[in-house]
Amino acid sequence: MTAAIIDGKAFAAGLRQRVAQHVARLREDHGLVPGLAVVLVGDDPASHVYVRNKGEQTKAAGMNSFEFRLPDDAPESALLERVAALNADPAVHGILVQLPLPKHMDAAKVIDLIDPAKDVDGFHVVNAGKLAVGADGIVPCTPLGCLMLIRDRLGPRLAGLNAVVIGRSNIVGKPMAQLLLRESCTVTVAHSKTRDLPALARSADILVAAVGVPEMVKGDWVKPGAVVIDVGMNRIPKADGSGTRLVGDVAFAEAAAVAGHITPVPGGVGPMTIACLLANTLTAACARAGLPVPAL
Ligand SMILES: Nc1nc(=O)c2c([nH]1)NC[C@@H]1CN(c3ccc(C(=O)N[C@@H](CCC(=O)O)C(=O)O)cc3)C=[N+]21
Repeated sequence: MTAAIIDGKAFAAGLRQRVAQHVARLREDHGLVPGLAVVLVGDDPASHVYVRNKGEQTKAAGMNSFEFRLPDDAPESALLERVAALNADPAVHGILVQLPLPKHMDAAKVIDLIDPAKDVDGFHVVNAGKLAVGADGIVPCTPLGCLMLIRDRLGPRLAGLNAVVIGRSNIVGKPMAQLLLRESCTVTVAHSKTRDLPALARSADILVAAVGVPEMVKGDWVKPGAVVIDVGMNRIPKADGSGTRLVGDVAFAEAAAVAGHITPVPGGVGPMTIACLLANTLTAACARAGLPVPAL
C-alpha cells in the first residue's frame, strides 16, 4: 500500500480563504475588523520568520496585524506590561506571545496574564480547562489543524477508532488527546516512559507524532491503512553537509509505504497551525462582538 499524502498547505490555503470571506462580511455588515497582536521577544532567526509569516497571512485575510518586539534582555515586567495593554485594547481580538521566551521570563506567568478570550493560542489554563470539560473555548492551533486534516480524510465519524498520540506537551499532545476523545476515539497518550511504543503505535487507526525526535516513527510502527499525522519540525544537517533540512517525527518514506494517509513535513501540519491561528482570531472577534461564530 502507498499512502495518500495529505496536502496541509493546500488545505490551509482553503481555510485561510474561508476566514477571509467571513472577515470581509464582518467588515461590510458590522464595521468590525479582527485584529491579531503578535509579541516577539529576542532575535531568534526562526522565530522572526514565523512571526513575519503570521503577519503577512493575517493581513492577506483582511485582518489587522500588530507586531511588537522586545529585546532579548528586556525585563519580564516589560512583557507583562505589553500584554496588559493589549488586553485593554479593543482593536486587539487575539494576542500571541511567541514561544520560546528568554530564560529569565516565566512563560506560564505571561500566558496566565493574557485575557482568555484573546488567547488565540489556546494556551491559557482557562482554555485548557474548557477543552478538558467540553465547554466552548479557544482550542490550540496545531491540534485543531491536525483534527481538521484527520476529519478531511476519515469524515466526521471518528467514534471508536484507536488514536495514539505520541507526546504529552501542553501545546500539542494533551490538547490533541482531548480533541480526539471529544470525537469518541479511544485515545492513548504515549511518551518517553511508554513501554513497547512500536506495538502500541501499530494499534493506532490514527497516529499523531508530536515528540521532536527526528524520524522516530518507523514504517513497522504503522498499522496498514492508518492516518499518520506528523507534528515534528526538526532541523537536521543535510547528508552532504550543506546546511539543514526540515524533517518530521516520522520516517516519511517508510511510513508512507504502510499508512493510508500521511502528512509530509514541510507542507503538512505547519501551514495548518497559522491558518488555525487566523480562524481563532476571527472566532475571538465574533465572540467579543456578540456575533455568531462562523463554522469553518
Ligand atoms: N505562541 C506560539 N504559538 C505558536 O503557534 C508557535 C510558537 N509560539 N512558537 C513557535 C511554534 C512553531 N510554529 C510553527 C508555525 C508554522 C509552521 C509552518 O508553517 N511550517 C511550514 C514551513 C516550515 C519551514 O520551511 O521552515 C511547513 O511545515 O510547511 C511551523 C511552525 C508555531 N509556533
